[in-house]
Parts: sequence; structure tokens; C-alpha cells
Amino acid sequence: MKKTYKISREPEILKPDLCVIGAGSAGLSVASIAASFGASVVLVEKHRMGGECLNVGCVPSKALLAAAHRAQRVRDAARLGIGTGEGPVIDFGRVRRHVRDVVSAIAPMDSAERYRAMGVQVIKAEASFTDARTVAADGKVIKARRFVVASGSRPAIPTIPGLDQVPYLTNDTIFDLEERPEHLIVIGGGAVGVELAQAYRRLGSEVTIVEAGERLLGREDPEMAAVIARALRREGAVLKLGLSVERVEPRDDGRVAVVLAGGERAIEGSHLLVAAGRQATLEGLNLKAAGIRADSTGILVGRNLKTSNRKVYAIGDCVGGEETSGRFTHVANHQAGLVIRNALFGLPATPSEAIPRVVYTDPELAAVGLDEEAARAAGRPFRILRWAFADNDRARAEGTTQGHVKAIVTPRGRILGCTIVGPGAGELIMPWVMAVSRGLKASDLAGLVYPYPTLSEATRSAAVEFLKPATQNPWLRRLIGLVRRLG
Ligand SMILES: Cc1cc2nc3c(=O)[nH]c(=O)nc-3n(C[C@H](O)[C@H](O)[C@H](O)COP(=O)(O)OP(=O)(O)OC[C@H]3O[C@@H](n4cnc5c(N)ncnc54)[C@H](O)[C@@H]3O)c2cc1C
Ligand SMILES: NC(=O)c1ccc[n+]([C@@H]2O[C@H](COP(=O)([O-])OP(=O)(O)OC[C@H]3O[C@@H](n4cnc5c(N)ncnc54)[C@H](O)[C@@H]3O)[C@@H](O)[C@H]2O)c1
Repeated sequence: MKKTYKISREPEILKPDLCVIGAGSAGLSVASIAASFGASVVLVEKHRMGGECLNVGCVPSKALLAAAHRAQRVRDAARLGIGTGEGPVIDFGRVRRHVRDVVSAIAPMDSAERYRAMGVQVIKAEASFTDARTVAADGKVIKARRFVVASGSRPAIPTIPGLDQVPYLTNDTIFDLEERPEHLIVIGGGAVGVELAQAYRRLGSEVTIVEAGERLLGREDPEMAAVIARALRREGAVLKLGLSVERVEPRDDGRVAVVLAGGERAIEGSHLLVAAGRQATLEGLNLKAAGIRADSTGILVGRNLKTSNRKVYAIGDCVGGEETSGRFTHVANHQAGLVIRNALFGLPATPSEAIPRVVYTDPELAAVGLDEEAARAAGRPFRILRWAFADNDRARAEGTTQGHVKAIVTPRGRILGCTIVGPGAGELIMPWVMAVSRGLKASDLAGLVYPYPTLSEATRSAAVEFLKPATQNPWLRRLIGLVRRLG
């Protein structure tokens, strides 16, 4: 009889400088920067290269909003004397194609091929810790000098009775819709809910937002968030605020009914979007085996973004606890740079205090540093400087006068924070980011020359507000008199 031999193959052992888990915004940034410095990098991704931002987050949502904002401009054109007949004709199939085309055009930047060409070893598999110094993926054993967990987040699904009995959308699926929803009900009035609600409303859907909190965009300055709420209402979105969802029911005709607490009439819609926050993706990682601490908010990090295992960092959306500066792509990128500083060069990795955030509605809302509430909570004296876009010549010319700049400064003028709601707020926030980050004063921004007529002048006007009391200063008035006498 022929003898059979069992061939037991030893697993391949890789010993790179860095092993990065997750190829979303955070993981890709770390991998590319490390590779550019000549470090050896293994990047492990179990699903799609580019993660959430490229595939189901920032990119498709901003492409959809771009189409929606274009439709609104057509509606608004009559105010400037431009006839557009019956208003915009929305071809939802083409809108969807535009969204897909934008994602496809950016995808090569995040592709495995591009990263392999940089010298990164890309493994398409789930990564799992086997002990404090080892990760297993695709039958390979990775014993890296340092690990970076960048495993991201996914939509948090609230426990609402009946939700599991109806089809519902999240940001993972809404960009695949083939047809425009007739009536989209959105659970959650945070950034995801508000941006997508305005996008669909402007593309012609009926939209209802149900938000458990008393207002939309609960983490933003209430005065500024109210401008967005007014804009949404004016465009016909229905806002149900301060109401919790009691249950969700399917209707015989395929529609969905959302029953609200407090005896409110049930809302019936064709589609339901759950946009009720995020949950860190931790399953499959086997964090316990590596001694990495996490709680319900995500992986806990300390100084230098290190986890409780000092060889392992965590960055991006998977990070929880108090340390997180928000779940944003630019935060993920910033943290990637910090990890490189620490892991490759042994330098301290101190997160910036000046992290901006933008909600891409129209008008946009952008913020950096302290807002009024945070300044009050800090218990130190401060001043508020405001400037309305209604008093900005360019905004008047464009017919986009909603909103204002609201800056928080110390009594000596040091800029502590700024929130802008208005046209292009996401672009206008940058001098304020620079000011907060570099400890600049209102006089620094007031002293710059701004081209006329630009929206940027609203920054100077707000900053000049700080200097206005000086015009009443008796010493300065006496000085003017003295100079006058000197001829
Ligand atoms: C609708 C929407 C719009 C948004 N718009 C903006 C915006 O305009 N601006 C902005 O700054 N932010 C925006 N965000 C937030 C932004 O998308 C996230 O902050 C960012 O994508 C987080 O990047 P990340 O790399 O931490 O995580 P992710 O992009 O989620 O990447 C994590 C990757 O890790 C992989 N992974 C997980 N576990 C494992 C494992 N065990 N093994 C291997 N791979 C694993 C996942 O498959 C995933 O690809 C938006 C979010 C949403 C939902
Ligand atoms: N422009 C951007 O930069 C951008 C855009 C979208 C998302 N994001 C990121 O994604 C993160 C997640 O966004 P999000 O909007 O999903 O979360 P979020 O936490 O900002 O808002 C979720 C909202 O849902 C509400 N909610 C929760 N459960 C509810 C329930 N059962 N009924 C009614 N309301 C309920 C909450 O009160 C909250 O207001 C954001 O924090 C942000 O970091 C950024």
C-alpha cells in the first residue's frame, strides 16, 4: 500500500517595522507616510480599501450633496432674475452615477496596487491578535516592531422595537439606492442625518428627521445649529425634535411607520435611514489576547495614542474614551502623522487643540476651538465677536446672506474659538484654525488685507469688532487732537 505523508507547512512569519490593521483614512495615512520614510509596512484590510470615507462616507455624501445643492441653485435662480421654467429636472439615475463616478475616480489613490507600488505589503484578510506581540492574517504570522489598529467604526443601531422587522438603510447602503425615496424618514439629527436629509430633500424627496435631543446637531453651538434647522424647515423638511421613537412597524404596502412617544401621530415613509451615531469596529481583532483595553466607546488610548499595550497604537474612528477629538477623516490623518512621529522617530505625539469640523449643509457650519457654552464652562472672562453675512457685500451680491461668524476671544483678544454658519463656512474657518492653533489675537486677523469683495471679509469684520471699543478711548482721541495740532 502506498504511504501518504501529511505536509505541515510552517506559517510565513513577517517582521515589519509596522503592521497596520485597517485600510481606511487612518490606516492608509500611516502606511503611506511610513513607507515614504523607508520603513517596512504590512497593511491588513478585510473589506474595502479606502474604508468608510471613500466608499460610504465623506466622498459619496459630498458628491450627493453637490448634486442636491446644484438643484437648489436652479430653484433659487429666479431670485436673481434667471428663469428656469418648472425648476430642476432631477434624473436620480444620473445623480447616482455621478456619486459612483466620483468614488471610482478617487479609488485608485487608495488601491492595494498603489500601496504595493509604494513598497507596502498589503494583505486582504481579517487581522487578529494572537498574543501581545503577534497578529495573524491570511495564514501569516506578523511580528511587527509596532502595531497600529485603525479598524474604524460602523453605524450604531439603537434598540427600537420593530426595527429588525423592517428594511432600513444606513450610510452603508443608502448610496446604493436605485430610486429616489418618495419619503425618507431619518432617525438621528447629527451630521450624517442632517447632511443626507438636506441632500434628499433638495433632490425632491419628502424628508422627516426624528431627533431624540431637543435640537439638531447637538454638539454644535445651539445658536448656530438653529440656522441650519431653519434652512431645512424653509426647504420643506419636517423636524420632529425632542421625541423618541417608541416603535417601528411595517405597513402592508411596503411602507414603514415610525411611532413616536407622547401620542404624536405615526409618521409613514417609503424609506427609513438610521443615522443614530457610530460604534467602533472591534470584533475579530481579539484585543484581549494582546492586553488592549477597550470599552463601549472604542479602544482606550493614553499618551502618544498608545493603547494599554505599549507596542500598539490606535487611531481613527476605532478610538473611544475621552481622548477622541471626533470621528473625522482629518482627525484620522492627523493622528496618523502623530503615530509616525512617535513610532519611527521616538518624538512625543501631542494632538492639536485646533481640530476643525464642518457640516456640509447649505449653509455650511464650521467650528474650531471653544464655543460659547465651552467658554462659559471654563469659567474665565471672554468676549463674543459677531459678523453677519447679511452685512458682507459679496454674500449680498450672491444672494447667500444666511448665517454669521461668531468668535470667542479673551478680554485681551486672544482667539479661543470660532463657529461660522454661512456660505463656504468650511473654507472660511481656516484662518481661525490657524489663530487657535498659533495663539493669535483678533488684531492679527484684523490687520491682514482681504480682497474685496470676498466672503473672507466677514473674518476681518468680526475681528475688527474687538478693536471697536478703542475708537471711544479718550487717550486715543486726545492723541488725534495732538497730531492735528502738529499739522
Ligand atoms: C455619511 C458619512 C459622511 C462623512 N463625512 C465626513 C466628512 O465630510 N469629513 C470628515 O472628516 N469625516 C466624515 N465622515 C467620517 C469619516 O468617514 C471617518 O471619520 C473616517 O472614515 C474614519 O476612518 P478610519 O480609517 O478610522 O476608519 P474606516 O474608514 O472605517 O476604516 C477602517 C477599516 O478597517 C477595516 N478593518 C476593521 N477590522 C479589521 C480587521 N480585524 N482586520 C482587517 N481590517 C479590518 C475595515 O474593513 C475598514 O476598511 C463621514 C462619515 C459618514 C458615515
Ligand atoms: N461633515 C462631516 O465631517 C461628517 C459628516 C457625517 C458624519 N461625520 C462623522 O460621523 C459621526 C457620526 O455621525 P452621526 O450623525 O451618525 O452621529 P452623531 O452622534 O453625531 O448624531 C446622532 C444623533 O442621533 C440621535 N439619536 C440617537 N438615537 C436616537 C433615536 N433612537 N431616536 C432619535 N434620535 C436618536 C442622537 O441624539 C444624535 O443627535 C459624526 O460624529 C462625525 O464625526 C462627519
